[in-house]
Amino acid sequence: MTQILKVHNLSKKFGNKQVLDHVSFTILRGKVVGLVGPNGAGKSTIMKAILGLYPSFSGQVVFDGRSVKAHDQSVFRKVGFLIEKPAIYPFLTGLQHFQLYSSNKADIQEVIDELHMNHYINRKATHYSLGMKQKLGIALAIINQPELVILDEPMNGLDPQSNRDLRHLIMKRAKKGTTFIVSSHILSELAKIVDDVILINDGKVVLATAISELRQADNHDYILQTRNNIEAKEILVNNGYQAEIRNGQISVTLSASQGIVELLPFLINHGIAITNIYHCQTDIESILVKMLDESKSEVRA
Ligand SMILES: Nc1ncnc2c1ncn2[C@@H]1O[C@H](COP(=O)(O)OP(=O)(O)OP(=O)(O)O)[C@@H](O)[C@H]1O
Repeated sequence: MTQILKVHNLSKKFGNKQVLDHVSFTILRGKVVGLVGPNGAGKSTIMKAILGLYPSFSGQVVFDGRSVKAHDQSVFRKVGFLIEKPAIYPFLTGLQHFQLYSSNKADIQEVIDELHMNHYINRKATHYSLGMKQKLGIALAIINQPELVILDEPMNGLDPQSNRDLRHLIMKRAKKGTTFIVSSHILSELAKIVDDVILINDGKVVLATAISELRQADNHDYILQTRNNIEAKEILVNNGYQAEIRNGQISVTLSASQGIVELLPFLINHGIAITNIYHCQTDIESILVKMLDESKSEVRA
């Protein structure tokens, strides 16, 4: 898989405030990448720098092999985006927006169908609800077959069905090779679609990894139920296991050198009667929330 975007040592100040501090990451073609982080972390600033929207920044942004210069919006030809509010003219209908922005008429109807916009597409945008406007903004970012689509908080104002439509649309296009950078605070929705995640806090990259790596890293927790939990926990702790009693059960976190294959005979050899054991797989949303919390407390410390 080839690289479509490289951000290297990107730094940005507003006045004296350092908003981005040597941000570096790379994105591969066809990936859906989640940009997550607390309010004010710098996500939108990164997105705008990629689009060449600032008069100045330091560091390097390379899109599709070409360096993006400050105030150089030539990337717009290959990048679709929705940042902050959708750019909508209230007295044009949805369809007129497509006619205005689209260079390829063929894919207009497809995106209208995919986002279920047919019943209001001929109404003037001034009469649209928040979610309708948001969907029009997403649709406008998707048309013209961009190579990269940048969506800042696209789930804002969307109902559950529209969220599902958006997920399908992103996954379908990513399969065909379109790359997506999506920021959202709705981690449960984001977790359903992203391949990679970049965690930003206080203008720095805290973590950039594949979701599959996160799942693996979080793969070592087991819940144990025994005839005598207190005694079992003591034996585990005294023999180098990380174990604690939670909600009347023993929670065991294995280290990289400890395997479940060794844990089970160990318990049996110590006469511990196991009544139940299961692998505790945390969902990605919880992992991301935990990481965000950890990164926030690191900054506070
Ligand atoms: N034009 C600007 N002038 C001055 N400060 C700005 C400007 N744009 C952003 N900032 C500041 O830069 C920091 C990062 O803002 P940014 O919008 O990138 O955060 P974010 O991670 O997208 O936050 P949110 O999740 O709330 O959208 C914030 O402290 C914000 O106040």
